[in-house]
Amino acid sequence: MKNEGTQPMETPGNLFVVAAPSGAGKSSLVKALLELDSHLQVSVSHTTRAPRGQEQNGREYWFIRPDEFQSMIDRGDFFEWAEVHGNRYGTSREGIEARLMAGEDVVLEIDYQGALQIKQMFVHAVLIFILPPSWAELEQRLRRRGEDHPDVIAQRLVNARVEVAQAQHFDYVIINGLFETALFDLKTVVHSQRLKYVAQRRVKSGVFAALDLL
Ligand SMILES: Nc1ncnc2c1ncn2[C@@H]1O[C@H](COP(=O)(O)OP(=O)(O)OP(=O)(O)O)[C@@H](O)[C@H]1O
Ligand SMILES: Nc1nc2c(ncn2[C@@H]2O[C@H](COP(=O)(O)O)[C@@H](O)[C@H]2O)c(=O)[nH]1
Repeated sequence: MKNEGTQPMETPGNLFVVAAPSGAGKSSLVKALLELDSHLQVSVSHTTRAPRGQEQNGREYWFIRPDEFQSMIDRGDFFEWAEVHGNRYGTSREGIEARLMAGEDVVLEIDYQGALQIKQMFVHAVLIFILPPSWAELEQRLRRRGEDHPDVIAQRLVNARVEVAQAQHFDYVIINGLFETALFDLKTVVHSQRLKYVAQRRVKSGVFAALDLL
């Protein structure tokens, strides 16, 4: 599932990758972050999963057939893709490449397999893992959301054990207990990365040396 032939890239825009077990609250947090941060854009993934609830094609996902997804893989259209909970999901090049090159910041909401693939291609990508406060709360959130069949929820809870074990490979881990606290933490990570990036660019351009400050 690795995207062969892609060299590590350094882009003017920042790339944030948010992963979590299903139901931990990653989509809710990213949605709230986007409302607060007009410099950040989300990439809409492609999936073979059927729409659920109020989901709309082109908003939450591009919903496509398995054969269409396979054609996109064959054409090399994806930066990364993975099979998750029995369906395929992928981040298209079209979705992010141009925006990052234009200096825009992009956030991806993807699973840990995709996140680790992205880190190999974009060495400066910031990987953020969202944890629920407990297993019981994770199950409650999936049930309260009320959009998945009980069998699907059971499957996702089993997979969550595997996913949570991958948090160690991420740059940041945020516990989504109290929503506002987790959102603050997420904003802080994004803000810190921007400051770091600006500082690095200034050091590279020699501006600090020119000011005789360092
Ligand atoms: N901090 C929180 N406290 C209580 N409920 C929350 C919190 N964060 C999110 N939720 C609720 O938990 C449910 C799952 O959240 P969400 O859909 O954002 O999860 P997700 O990680 O994106 O899941 P998936 O990967 O399946 O899309 C939603 O009903 C959401 O409103
Ligand atoms: N590797 C990728 N994973 C993705 C992508 N888009 C979403 N996802 C992840 O899939 C699961 C299930 O999502 P759901 O919407 O069916 O609940 C979740 O972990 C998503 O983050 C993608 O493009 N690539």
